[in-house]
Amino acid sequence: MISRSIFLVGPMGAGKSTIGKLLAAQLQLPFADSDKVLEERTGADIPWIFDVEGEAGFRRRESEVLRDLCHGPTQVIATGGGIVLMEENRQLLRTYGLVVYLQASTEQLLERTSKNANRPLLNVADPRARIIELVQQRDPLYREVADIICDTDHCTPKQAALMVAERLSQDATSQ
Ligand SMILES: Nc1ncnc2c1ncn2[C@@H]1O[C@H](COP(=O)(O)OP(=O)(O)O)[C@@H](O)[C@H]1O
Ligand SMILES: O=C(O)C1=C[C@@H](OP(=O)(O)O)[C@@H](O)[C@H](O)C1
Ligand SMILES: [Mg+2]
Repeated sequence: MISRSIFLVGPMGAGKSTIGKLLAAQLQLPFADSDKVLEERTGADIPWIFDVEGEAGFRRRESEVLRDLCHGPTQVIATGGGIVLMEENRQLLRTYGLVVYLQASTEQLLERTSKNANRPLLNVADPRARIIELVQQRDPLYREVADIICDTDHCTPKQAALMVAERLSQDATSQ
């Protein structure tokens, strides 16, 4: 029995949104994606929010969404890759959730994020360099909040969801 919400954190393209949905179905829990909740609330997509309000505006909205999700029902929650940047968010994650850090190699992150252009932070001349830079900055922050770390490089989303479920069932703190 899972008694706390499960938060998936990790870089863009790690598979948080895709694996989160599969994991929720497997655990028979509701699923929420903080980016989707934010877009629904705002009535605008993420690139538009970045354009109009800048990254700072997006982060304010993201924090509000996280606060509300933390006080909601037990569920599987896919977060955006930058959720760990704010100390306040890291505290919320540690307090309210069981946190799974999904990792992948630079090559995989690059390939998986190249399929669409809806990530403003990767809309740069050299997305590979940007991915490396972001992972370097954020890896210590993901580790700071993570209860479980899973590498998704060599598995399909379904296999990754199964692996996460297996790791959760072994983790005493998730019970
Ligand atoms: N383990 C995986 N193996 C192969 N492709 C994956 C895997 N996880 C995710 N993907 C694909 O990568 C893309 C980005 O995944 P997504 O779930 O949006 O990542 P995130 O939410 O972490 O940014 C999607 O097209 C998804 O189908
Ligand atoms: O890493 C980031 O700062 C971001 C990640 C995105 O979510 P995904 O990690 O689901 O792509 C989205 O929240 C926004 O574009 C910013
Ligand atoms: Mg996502």
